[in-house]
This record gives sequence, C-alpha cells and structure tokens, in this order.
Amino acid sequence: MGDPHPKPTPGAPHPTLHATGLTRTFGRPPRSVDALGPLDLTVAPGEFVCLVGPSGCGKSTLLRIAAGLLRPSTGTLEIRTSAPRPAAMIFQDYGIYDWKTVRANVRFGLDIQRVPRREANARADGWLARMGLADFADAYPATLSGGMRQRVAIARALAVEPELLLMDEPFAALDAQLRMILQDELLDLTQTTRTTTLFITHSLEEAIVLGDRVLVMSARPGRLLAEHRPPFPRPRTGDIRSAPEFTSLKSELWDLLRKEAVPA
Ligand SMILES: Nc1ncnc2c1ncn2[C@@H]1O[C@H](COP(=O)(O)OP(=O)(O)OP(=O)(O)O)[C@@H](O)[C@H]1O
Repeated sequence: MGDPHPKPTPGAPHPTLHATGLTRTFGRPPRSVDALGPLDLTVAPGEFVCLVGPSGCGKSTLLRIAAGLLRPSTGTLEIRTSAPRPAAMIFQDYGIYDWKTVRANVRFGLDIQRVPRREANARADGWLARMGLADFADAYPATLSGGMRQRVAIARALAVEPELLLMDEPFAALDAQLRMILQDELLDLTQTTRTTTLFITHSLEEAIVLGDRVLVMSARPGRLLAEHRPPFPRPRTGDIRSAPEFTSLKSELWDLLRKEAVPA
C-alpha cells in the first residue's frame, strides 16, 4: 500500500484523493469475497463526490480504505493535504458518546489535536450555533432527537476543519423530512467551506442534490460503471429537486442501478 498521507510537492496542483487499481478481498480461498475493484478514483480539492451502488458492492470498504481503517489488497489510495488537517469520517450510526455533553462531543477531535480548551470550546460552540444546536451545548446526547444527534456528529466532524470529509450514509436512519433538511444544511455548509467530500448514499436524490459528480458502482466487486455531473450550477439549493432535469437524471441513474441491484 502506498503512503496514504505523502508529503505534497510544494506548489504542485494535486487531487485530494487519488486511488489507482484499488481492490479489496476479504478472507482466504476458497471462501474469499472480492468486495471491491479494481477501481480508479480521483477527487479534486473542493469537490463533492457521491457514490451510489447496490447493497454490498464495496462502498463502505472504499471509504474505510480512504479513512485508513482498512488496507487495500492491491492498488494504492493517496490522500494529499496541504496542511496537517485530518480526514473526518461520519458513519451512519453517528458514533457520538452518550457520556459526554454535546459540546464535549463536538470538541472531541479538537481535544485530540490538543487545541487549547478555551479555543476548542469557542470553535465547538460556533459549529453548534451553525447547526442550530446552541441551546443544547450542555445537554447529553440521550436527550436529543435522532436528527439532532446526527447534527452533533456533523458538527464534530466539521469542527476539526477537515480537508477531506468521508461520509458513509450519514442520513440513512433519519425520516424523509429531516433527511431533506440536513441535505440542505450540508449543501449550504460545504458550499461555504469548500470541503472536499466523498459521500456514500443509497438515495439517488441525495446524490444529485449534493454531488458535483455522482459515481455509480457495479454490483460486488464494486467498480465504477458511470459518472454523471448533475447540471445544476453552484451555489445551488434544495429547490433543484423540482427541476425537470433532476427527475430525468434520477431516472437515468435508476436505470443503471436497477440492472446492478438484481441479484445474479
Ligand atoms: N470485514 C469483513 N470481512 C468479510 N467480508 C466483509 C468484511 N467487510 C465487508 N465484507 C464484505 O464485502 C462486501 C462489501 O461490503 P461493504 O460493506 O463495503 O458494502 P456496501 O456497498 O457498503 O454495502 P451496503 O450498501 O449494504 O452498506 C460485502 O459482501 C461484505 O459482506
């Protein structure tokens, strides 16, 4: 495996994430499972890339490799950052700590980075305010709704000002209405911060609303089948959901996905 965090060449333009010939197999023959690839992927700085694909096609595997939680079987995945800023990952199960207050949860990554407490609290409070959670800084997560907990997880990930945001179905467990609200919030946030994002979802609507590019993966082992650029200029808002181009792109993507989703 290549060094996932190589030193950038000064002044050289570079993609933030670059995967080449990436594969991952789990287990040993005869019981091995080819989960992913081969797959080549480049995500440019500031780009928001959405990945859709049938269940079990290796999406989470790709994200875990990108997060440095899993090694590829072959190929390389490089993440180039211009500053020692981390990649932040949000899983669909939120991963927030019930025994910490909301503020302490949001401050978590900053504490690891040894940001002084006063500054860390101020940054955490700033993100809580942006996520509409200012009044809940001293509350414990158990007292929050699912959507509020998810916003805490997003605030925690963004508080470290990651150069790369890795999101694995972050809104999957939410009801449709809340999901739409959080999509719009994320759209607004990432268009302001220009955070490079790799976002996994089962929802084609979500992918089209959020993505500069929507990549469609094949059934396992997941390879890239197609790439679409939703034809909506930025900054965009959730209003694009009612555009005719939105509906036609959605049905085009669904046609592709339906062929892959049918079990062999
Ligand atoms: N640790 C593991 N050991 C063995 N097999 C694994 C492991 N992790 C994933 N797999 C297998 O690899 C394949 C891809 O899994 P992965 O979770 O990446 O898919 P996915 O596209 O994220 O699925 P979903 O959309 O259902 O969340 C699946 O067949 C899964 O069973």
